[in-house]
Amino acid sequence: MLRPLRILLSPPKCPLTRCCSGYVSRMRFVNRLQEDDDACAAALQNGRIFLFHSLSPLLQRTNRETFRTSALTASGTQPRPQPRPEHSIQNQDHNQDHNIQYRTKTRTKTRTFSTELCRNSGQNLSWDLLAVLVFYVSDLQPILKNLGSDGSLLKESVLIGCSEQNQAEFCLDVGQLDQAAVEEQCGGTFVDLRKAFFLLKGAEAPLVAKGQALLRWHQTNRFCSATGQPTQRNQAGSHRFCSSSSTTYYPQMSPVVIVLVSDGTRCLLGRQASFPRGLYSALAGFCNMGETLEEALRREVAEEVGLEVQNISYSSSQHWPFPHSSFMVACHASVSPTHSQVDVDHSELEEARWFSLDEITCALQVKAPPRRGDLPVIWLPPPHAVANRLITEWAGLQRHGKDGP
Ligand SMILES: NC(=O)C1=CN([C@@H]2O[C@H](COP(=O)(O)OP(=O)(O)OC[C@H]3O[C@@H](n4cnc5c(N)ncnc54)[C@H](O)[C@@H]3O)[C@@H](O)[C@H]2O)C=CC1
Repeated sequence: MLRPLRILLSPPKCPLTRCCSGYVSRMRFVNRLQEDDDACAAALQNGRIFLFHSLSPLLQRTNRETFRTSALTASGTQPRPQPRPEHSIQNQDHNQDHNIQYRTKTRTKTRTFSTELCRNSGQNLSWDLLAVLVFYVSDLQPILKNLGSDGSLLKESVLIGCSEQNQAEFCLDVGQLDQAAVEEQCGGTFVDLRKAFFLLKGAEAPLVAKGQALLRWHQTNRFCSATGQPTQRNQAGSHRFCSSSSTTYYPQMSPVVIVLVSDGTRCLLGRQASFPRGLYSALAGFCNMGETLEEALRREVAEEVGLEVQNISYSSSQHWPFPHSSFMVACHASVSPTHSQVDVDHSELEEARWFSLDEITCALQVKAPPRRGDLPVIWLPPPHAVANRLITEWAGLQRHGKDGP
């Protein structure tokens, strides 16, 4: 049965509006787009798109004096909007969203740029801004056309969610187009996610990581592992199907357990030889087939540092895009102070040792990796990483006189 177009284009008003939150209707909307290809294709026409090129997201980097709108023009031939004084971002504006007006050929639009400030490498303490560029499909279509792409490319977008403004959000990899030409037309730069991830605003980083993970999964799962035949994706990109074997494939994450071990007054951190100088993190490892999280956690700590942990408690979790999609489950655990002698397996870790609260407090204050020539300093994974959360939680509990779990 045909549904009215109005319902297809935006999250339906819940019939029980009084008890159904915006969050609930957005989640149901996304769920329906994953189930219904026609609804998803219609939502795409009205949606927002994050662009990638060969899995690198399109970002805009600028400094506080010259923050400028991107070159979004209906024809792609108009000059870019010039920086205007009201677009300048002062120091105190950092970490906020900026509503910026710009003109297309036919109308004035407002686009929200969210920005995160990061320390520049120079000595003058100026700042860089980094923001994800988001396009409305209606703006992107003419740009893609100018770049010689037919309309079929847009259909390769994958659904990643729904904005709080009730617009379906998609990611699209334009790796088949010339990178420099896309950057020029769109007014941004494709930045390797490893470089970009920690410089994006809190809410943007996981969204971009999710988009990249989904795009990567599609690029590496084009064929059925049973029959070798090509698989077909649904419109949302939430699964692929092999009609020869009737197998449905869903995107996968690898479960990883990460644990901060405490002996009551100190916490245990380790570093791999491949880590940058001075970086220490909580112990982590992939779960083996058939293991519970608790079993994986106990095994990893035993293997890596030769300790037996107890009192395991859950903290939080996160999707982690590096090197591929991991599902990180973060826990605290303890050992008795009388059984805290570390015996490092050097095939896994370069070093592991206990850190006092004072050392952790100092390390948490290091906000950027030391630069070449700086004095050696101990630093920790940045706030986007769940390891940082574990360490911060532990430090907070220590300061309030309570140990971890
Ligand atoms: N978000 C965070 O705060 C942190 C995340 N991590 C992540 O945790 C993960 C595990 O950390 P490490 O053990 O230190 O990593 P690792 O990269 O040293 O992996 C250890 C070994 O696990 C095996 N392995 C790789 N992929 C696997 C998979 N999908 N399933 C099973 N085994 C696999 C390989 O033999 C690899 O040598 C890594 O992806 C790392 O990036 C690690 C520390 C902090």
